[in-house]
Amino acid sequence: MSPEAVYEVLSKVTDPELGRNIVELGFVKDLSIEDGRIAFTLELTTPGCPLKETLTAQCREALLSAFPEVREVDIRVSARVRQDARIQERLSVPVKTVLAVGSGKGGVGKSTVTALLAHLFHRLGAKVGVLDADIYGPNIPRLLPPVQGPEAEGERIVPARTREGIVVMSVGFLVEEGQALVWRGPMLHSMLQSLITQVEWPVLDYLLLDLPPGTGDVQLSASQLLPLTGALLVATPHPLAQEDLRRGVDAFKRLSVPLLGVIENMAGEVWGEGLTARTAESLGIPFLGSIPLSREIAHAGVSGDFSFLDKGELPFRDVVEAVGSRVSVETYRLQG
Ligand SMILES: Nc1ncnc2c1ncn2[C@@H]1O[C@H](COP(=O)(O)OP(=O)(O)OP(=O)(O)O)[C@@H](O)[C@H]1O
Repeated sequence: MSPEAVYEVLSKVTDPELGRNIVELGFVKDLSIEDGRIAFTLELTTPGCPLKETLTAQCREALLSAFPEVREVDIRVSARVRQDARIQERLSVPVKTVLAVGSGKGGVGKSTVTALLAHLFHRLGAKVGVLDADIYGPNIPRLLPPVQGPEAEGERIVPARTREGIVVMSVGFLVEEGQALVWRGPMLHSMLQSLITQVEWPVLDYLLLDLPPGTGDVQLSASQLLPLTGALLVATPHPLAQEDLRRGVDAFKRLSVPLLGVIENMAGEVWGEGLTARTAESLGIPFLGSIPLSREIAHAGVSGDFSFLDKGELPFRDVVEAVGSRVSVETYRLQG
């Protein structure tokens, strides 16, 4: 039972989303073999990977049936978000991935979903930052109230932090309320550039970029200034909102930003289930799950208090896991 033989057996286990085997993907780390015991770390690409149970079960089964002398298989699971290589090449910021959050129209809860995703990823153990570029309604300072910063240090800006340690930077910190509304092309571009390059971003797994609704100068500038790992679209289940979703999809396609998928927000009984999912399917983009219209979320939108997430099982786990998986697929696709 050599390490080579163990790797050979483990290479029969495939990650169904990435379509490659776990040895080739570099998931198997710190392999040790002694006295009928095989131990290794399975290093997945996103915290709270939905495939965790399936993959560990398959590894265990494959090893036990290949080596009758094995008494114990000990698998530790860890996660390391993979680097979008273009970010390292083009910007000198230690951010691994940048996820744009957009919507076809305003008021669908895009900022709320951005803040919610930040909290969910944080609770799964990822390092998360939020960059609020929504000039028409920079809501992030209210949704993610800072307890520290931002601070100017000469030319540099140290971003703000929430009580939990989510890193936040917002156009709302830099300008008076309403002032940015009149900005156009070049001014927006340089404002966004400062928010990206002048800010001392720490090491982050996911930087969520809250864009203004619709399509316009900010979307264009963001796609030019930043290598966007992918875009998430937020949509409501209202029948009339399906056309907005189509427009949103179209806009990101025109900017050549990969679409990670659609998140339905404010779901409830009124419009029934499945409309947003069907629209997503007809547009050929993944549906990443639903967030209901809820009192707790509405309250968090006013108070910035997301402690309801800490009562019992983590809610919306399916949504954050789906987003994490799509980001992994995208970073591997970019690597070729
Ligand atoms: N799932 C939800 N349940 C209850 N209330 C929600 C939910 N999602 C958003 N809201 C509320 O809806 C309003 C709009 O949300 P939000 O500001 O996040 O939307 P937006 O799409 O970012 O808007 P804008 O167009 O201003 O950028 C807020 O008052 C927010 O608290």
